Amino acid sequence: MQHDKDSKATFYTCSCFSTDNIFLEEFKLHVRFLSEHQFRTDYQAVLRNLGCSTDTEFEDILKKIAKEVERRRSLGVKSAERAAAIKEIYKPLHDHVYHLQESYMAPEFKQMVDYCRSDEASKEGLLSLMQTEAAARVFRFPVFKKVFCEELIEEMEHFEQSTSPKGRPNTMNNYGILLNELGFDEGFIIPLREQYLQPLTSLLYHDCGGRCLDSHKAFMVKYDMHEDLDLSYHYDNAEVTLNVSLGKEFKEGNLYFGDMRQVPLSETACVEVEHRVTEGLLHRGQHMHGALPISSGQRWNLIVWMRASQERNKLCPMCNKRPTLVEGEGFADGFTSDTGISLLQNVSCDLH
Ligand SMILES: O=C(O)CCC(=O)C(=O)O
Ligand SMILES: [Fe+2]
Repeated sequence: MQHDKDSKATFYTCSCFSTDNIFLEEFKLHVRFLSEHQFRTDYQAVLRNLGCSTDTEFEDILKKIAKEVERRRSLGVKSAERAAAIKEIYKPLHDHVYHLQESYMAPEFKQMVDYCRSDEASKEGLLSLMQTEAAARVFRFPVFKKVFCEELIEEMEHFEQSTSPKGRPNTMNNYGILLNELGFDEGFIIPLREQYLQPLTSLLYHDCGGRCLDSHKAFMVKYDMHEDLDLSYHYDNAEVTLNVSLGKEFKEGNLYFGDMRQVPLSETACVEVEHRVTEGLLHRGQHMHGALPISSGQRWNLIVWMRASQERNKLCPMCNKRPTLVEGEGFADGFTSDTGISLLQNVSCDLH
């Protein structure tokens, strides 16, 4: 079932959100934390091999995990509070960038979308209009005009410099910006997803939810010589991802793609994919990827993780199990309860 914004479907997260995929930055390791006992059994030896040699260092890791779990538990409420504060105090620099217009789009993108909306549209026809299949089922094409990319970055910089509270997209991006908190969903990201991206994804990714995308998480990522330089190898909590390079000037910082998350690393060969300003890369969310370090300048990208509840309700990509639903704010993590999945409220997790 597809939910449009008028039907106000309720979206959920999976209970694994407070236990799984906790990223330990200094060890580049994603861990699961159910209890201290389980964590010691599963990771003490692994962490020792990675250089965590003293009890104090191990205790520090436990403290970081406790902090991250607490952050995740209060995330929905804190995010809603920030959105309300931003609405109240933030004065945008460019009001118009919050409202999607066709004049912002590259002509090639509009042409592809028009083709996909037509009765004779086929995947082969669409592929012949696209510039490149940059890696397996990774497609690259112009999305926005340069001037729009510049204005969007200016808006983000203006927001960064404001006193408004800022929510970061995830533990891997320390300098990104969550776009729903700034009010981009209704006027920009929802129409972009529903009217422009879904016609493309329906043809390109019909086997992984591309026909029934019904929610998203959209954010900006930013890399700078004095901040984050790169992004570790990962997959997205999404069925299909759009990643648009907005600028500014930078050197290197290409993306690399491996295989789908189910394929062992030992059997994976990575392909480097160039990403040019104004262009988007469309890929399956669970196609493993990362961003190489920039060597100069500043790199900003718009990331839209698009979700299809019909797909994810069957299997949560983060824990690989049938999801156990926990109520969340807004689009939460894109699960819905239409398949009668059990609801778990007030999930508790043994931290000490
Ligand atoms: O920096 C990039 O281009 C990749 C960002 C990304 O993969 C993500 O945020 O999920
Ligand atoms: Fe990603």
